This record gives sequence, structure tokens and C-alpha cells, in this order.
Amino acid sequence: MPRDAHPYRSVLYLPASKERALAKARTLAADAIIFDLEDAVAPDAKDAARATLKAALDEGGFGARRRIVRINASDTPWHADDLAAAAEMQCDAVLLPKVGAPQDILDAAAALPGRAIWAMIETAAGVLNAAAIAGAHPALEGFVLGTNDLAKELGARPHPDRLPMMTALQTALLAARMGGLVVVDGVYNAFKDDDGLRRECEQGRDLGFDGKTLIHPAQLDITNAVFAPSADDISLAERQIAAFDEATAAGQGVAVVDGRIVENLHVEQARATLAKARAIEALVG
Ligand SMILES: CC(C)(COP(=O)(O)OP(=O)(O)OC[C@H]1O[C@@H](n2cnc3c(N)ncnc32)[C@H](O)[C@@H]1OP(=O)(O)O)[C@@H](O)C(=O)NCCC(=O)NCCSC(=O)C[C@H](O)C(=O)O
Ligand SMILES: [Mg+2]
Repeated sequence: MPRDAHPYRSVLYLPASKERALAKARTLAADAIIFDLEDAVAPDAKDAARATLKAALDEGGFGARRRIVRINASDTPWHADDLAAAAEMQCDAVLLPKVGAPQDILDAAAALPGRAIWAMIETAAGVLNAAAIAGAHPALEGFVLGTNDLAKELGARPHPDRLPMMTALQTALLAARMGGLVVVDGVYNAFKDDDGLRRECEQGRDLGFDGKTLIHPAQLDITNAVFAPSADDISLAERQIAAFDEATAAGQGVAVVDGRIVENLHVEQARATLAKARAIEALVG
């Protein structure tokens, strides 16, 4: 389980250059916001976007939403200025794109002392080195899957079941879990297709992702609902814990709920479900 107990059901990208989107984000039901200086900002708008973002973060108003700043990659002309600016920004973490090796994390940690770091896993090197990246430095707190860049590099075509992506998704997930990191699924590009979004959220949730990255506010409600424990999940967790407590009091090592056995590990999962539900409740009120 991740070291960070904050919910990351919905993680919304917004272009750091867009003042209206920055203002809107203060009102949206996103668990976290990625303020993007990378792909969503045109090359000639990078300097202005940095200044606009710094002013918006200084102004505040983002509440409990985690503020994550995505900077440009280390092989771009904007990286050094982004790092220097991010070090001064009022944010919770800095997200590095196209991380390919543990050294990328070490370099960023040295440039951003005391700052949490997140990594985009979106290249073949990033996927194949995911385990080493996950353990590179204690400042690393999360992985974000970059499924658009991955599809580009792999030459993969979009499939509704994401079969061409599955090895990459699961390799990143395994590495994140090994390292105690938050891990958030890639974006669903067709932001007006609610059914497709719901299917992909459910698939990501069932694989084990903590949440999904989003590109438009219209994607928030479905994503928040899918990645939250349902009423049935909560009821089952409560009944599992109660049945196990009763069984233990009677000197038994296992209980049975709804015809399925409940062992200590299931009770741990049940407690995690209830803790997640409480964390979401505390966030949304
Ligand atoms: C996709 C968009 C370009 C659509 O923008 P727009 O046409 O302005 O949408 P709407 O008119 O429907 O907007 C309605 C209002 O909502 C605000 N808005 C829109 N998008 C966002 C947002 N992402 N965050 C906050 N607020 C948003 C608009 O300002 C309108 O507000 P108002 O006028 O006050 O009512 C646009 O949604 C967009 O730019 N999305 C983000 C795109 C992005 O960040 N892309 C980069 C990340 S994806 C990626 O790179 C993943 C990864 O790296 C990979 O490789 O896969
Ligand atoms: Mg990308």
C-alpha cells in the first residue's frame, strides 16, 4: 500500500498556461491536480506558463487537493528553469516526465531538496527499469502512467481492453507496490465518452491502480465514483472484520462470510477499504 494515505482517485491535468482552468480547478472535485508545464503548454508559452502557475499557487485556494507540478524533461531546454521555479512553488510534489532510469530521480532529488517527487512511467526504458526507479530515493512518492507516450513508443494501437498496454501497466504497478508508491493510471483521451471512461476506470481499479489521470472536468464524477469503495465494498469489509473478530474470540483462525473464507490478510484488506472510505469522506466532507 502507498505510504501517502491521501486519496488519488482523480488526478486532473491542466495546462499551467490557462488562467481560466487554473481558476476552475479551485472548485473541482479532483483529489489531485497536475499543473502541466510539459505537453499541454506550447514551446513559446513555457516562460509565461511558469510565471502564471507560480502566481496561481501563491494565491492558493486549492484546498485539500494535492498540487503536483509537471515539469519538462531533462533533455529539453526548459528543464533547468522549470526545476528552479518548481523549487520555489507552493506545491506538494514535482512530477518528472519520461523517467527512464533511477538517476533521473536522484538528479531531481538533489535539485529539489525536501520536495516530494513523482515519476511518469511512459517509455520502454521507464517500464523496464520501473523496479529500480521505484526504489531510487525516499523522496519518490508516486508513479503516473503516460499511456499516450507509451503507445507512441511501442507502436501500439488503442484497444478497448488495452491488451497492447497490459505488460507495461502491470510492470509499473508491481514496481510501485514494491516501493510503497501511489500509482495512477493513464488518461482516457475521448473525454466525451462516458461509457468508455467508466470501462477503463473499472479496469484500472481492478488491476490495482489508486486512481486515474484526467484531461477534462467532465471526467471527474465517474472516476471518483469508480475508484471509491462502494456501499457493498464497505458492508462486506465491516462484516468480514466482525466475523473474523468473532471467530478469533472463539479460538478459530478463519471465518466465513458470504460462503468465502476470511483470513487475517482479508481483514487487512477490509481495514484498508474502510480507511480509504474514511479518507475520502474526510476529503469531500
Ligand atoms: C481538452 C481541452 C483542450 C478542452 O478544453 P475546452 O474546450 O476549454 O473545454 P470546455 O470548454 O469543455 O471547458 C469547460 C470549462 O472547464 C474548464 N476546463 C477545461 N479543461 C480543464 C482542465 N483540464 N482543468 C481545469 N479546468 C478545465 C475550462 O476552462 C472551462 O471553464 P469555464 O470557461 O470557466 O467554464 C482541455 O480540457 C484541456 O486542455 N485539458 C487538459 C489537456 C492536458 O493537460 N493535456 C496534457 C496532459 S495528457 C498527457 O500528456 C498524458 C501523458 O503524458 C501521456 O503521455 O499519456
Ligand atoms: Mg506523456
